[in-house]
Amino acid sequence: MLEFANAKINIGLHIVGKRADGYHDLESIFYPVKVYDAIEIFPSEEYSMQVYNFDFPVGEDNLCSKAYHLLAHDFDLPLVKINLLKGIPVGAGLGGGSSDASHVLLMLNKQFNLHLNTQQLETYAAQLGADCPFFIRNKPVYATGIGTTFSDLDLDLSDKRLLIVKPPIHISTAEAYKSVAIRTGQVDLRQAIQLPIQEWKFHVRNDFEEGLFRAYPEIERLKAAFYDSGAVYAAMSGSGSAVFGIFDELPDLKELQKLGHVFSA
Ligand SMILES: C[C@](O)(CO)[C@H](O)COP(=O)(O)OP(=O)(O)OC[C@H]1O[C@@H](n2ccc(N)nc2=O)[C@H](O)[C@@H]1O
Ligand SMILES: Nc1ncnc2c1ncn2[C@@H]1O[C@H](COP(=O)(O)OP(=O)(O)OP(=O)(O)O)[C@@H](O)[C@H]1O
Repeated sequence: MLEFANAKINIGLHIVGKRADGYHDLESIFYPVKVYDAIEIFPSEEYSMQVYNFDFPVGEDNLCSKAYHLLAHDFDLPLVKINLLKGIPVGAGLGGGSSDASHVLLMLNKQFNLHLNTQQLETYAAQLGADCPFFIRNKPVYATGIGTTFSDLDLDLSDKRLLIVKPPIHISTAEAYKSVAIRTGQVDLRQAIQLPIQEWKFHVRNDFEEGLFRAYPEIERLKAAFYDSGAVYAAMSGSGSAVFGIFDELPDLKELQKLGHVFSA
């Protein structure tokens, strides 16, 4: 079985509290985007996994392996070979690894007739990472809690052009959370996105930007370059380092291309 695992962007991200377990409560809008990894799973004589197009360990730490072993613990799964072709940049705030994990759960459920429903799959996904459950639903949602409680959202950007630029900076999510400031009393994102998109820049913010822009001024310059290129809204996604921009029309890519790898999403 071959499937494509898509990325996500966060449209607004408010960090509203810190919990006793060290995780943070947040408020965000998760939006699926058309940047993909490819995952192939097939029965094999031994379990193995191979990653193409990216250089990181493929051992038990890979989220695809973790997803397989999580289900293999509870179900009588055959041994499989997993091939992963990375297209989603890593350390970008685009949730690539999380999407891979959840797509492995979805694929194993389908391929081996496990009959798990969405709720059950989301519960398994939550054991693999805070971003994982979103990719089970994989449609625009308003997320709260640690990013795993969802309500559906009517947001459709399909008549816009969406560009994402990944600068040559890798940001660890855990590190980003260590220095993020908690802010309460912020605008409700569900209301903010009802405004015309041109006004989002005054109301829809990502709380990771302040600290990370200080540490990496290149990311702030990248966001400014999106506005210079005509974006109606631009922001860093998640804990960075990728920045996305929403355009009415496809802009001249020259300046953006100087600052990182450009993805049309
Ligand atoms: C920044 C976002 O991408 C926004 O969607 C996510 O909150 C990150 O989710 P993720 O990468 O799946 O995070 P996990 O793999 O579960 O956790 C990585 C680390 O990030 C921190 N973390 C993550 C999620 C959260 N709500 N609060 C946190 O403090 C924790 O220190 C954790 O050790
Ligand atoms: N299948 C995978 N794809 C990418 N990274 C993986 C995978 N499995 C494990 N990892 C580890 O997870 C780390 C973060 O990867 P990921 O691409 O999900 O981060 P991110 O872009 O910061 O996303 P997020 O929005 O979840 O913070 C990588 O540095 C890598 O060590």
